[in-house]
Amino acid sequence: MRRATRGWSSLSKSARPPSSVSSTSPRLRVVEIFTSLQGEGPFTGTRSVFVRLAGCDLRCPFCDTTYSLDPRTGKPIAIEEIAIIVERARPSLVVITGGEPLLQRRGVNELARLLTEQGYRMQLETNGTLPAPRPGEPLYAVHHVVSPKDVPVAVEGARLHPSWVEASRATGRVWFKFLASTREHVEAIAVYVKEKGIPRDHVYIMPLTRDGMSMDELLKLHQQVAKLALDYGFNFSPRLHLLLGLR
Ligand SMILES: C[S@@+](CC[C@H](N)C(=O)[O-])C[C@H]1O[C@@H](n2cnc3c(N)ncnc32)[C@H](O)[C@@H]1O
Ligand SMILES: Nc1nc2[nH]cc(C(=O)O)c2c(=O)[nH]1
Ligand code: SF4
Ligand SMILES: [Mg+2]
Repeated sequence: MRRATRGWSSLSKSARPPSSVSSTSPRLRVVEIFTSLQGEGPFTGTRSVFVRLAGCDLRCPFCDTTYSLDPRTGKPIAIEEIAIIVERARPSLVVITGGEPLLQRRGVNELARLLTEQGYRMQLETNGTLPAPRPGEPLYAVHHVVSPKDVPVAVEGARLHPSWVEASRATGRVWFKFLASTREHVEAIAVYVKEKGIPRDHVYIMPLTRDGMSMDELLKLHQQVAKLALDYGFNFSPRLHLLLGLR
């Protein structure tokens, strides 16, 4: 069985960058690359390679990946090298996340072009503050899961860019994943979804988890939030990787 990809360090030990990687190849600042099941959103359960990029425009107090927020962290890697790591794992989906991946939009577009040409299905995780991809950008063709941070409790500086709602209607490839732990949260999300005209069938409610929760606490929170999602007529997303002890 293929071993899970654990970062890019294996690349320098077991393979050289391809001769096609020149000093002018676009690079992305990468924090980690790993293989797991997509634990969240519409592709939950899909065997995926995750490419986590450095830097974020927000500082959510609950963020579970604070090690990715500083743009200086991580390592600049040529997109062709990322494609080799992906090729070794042969996933069903490549997930680009962060930090906020759209801060490196040009490089992410180049990676999307390369991986789409190679036949990979891609999905981007974003907080939605930056504009949605426009027709003609390679990123326009990929799937996007937007997790707004101006609701249910507004994070400083967070505002959903309205182009995401338009893109969701235009392409059907944009979903919205809201974090909630209480009925008040889901109530606020319902008002927001209506106000913004977000297509309801593209909305997922996902448990807002805390570091160090026990399995019992996680399961109870999943049960509560799933029930609230049903009550309010929304889809539910688990955080499957947390329930399964995956990364
Ligand atoms: C680390 S973020 C990176 C992508 C982007 N910055 C964003 O916020 O969507 C990846 C996903 O984790 C979610 N997330 C972060 N901290 C969380 C927490 N404590 N509980 C539940 N989801 C969380 C985010 O909402 C987002 O959907
Ligand atoms: N298994 C797993 N699924 C995920 N879906 C979105 C993630 C993210 O951090 O963006 C994530 C993650 O970190 N792990
Ligand atoms: S936007 Fe995403 S990566 Fe940035 S702080 Fe918030 S949850 Fe973390
Ligand atoms: Mg995560």
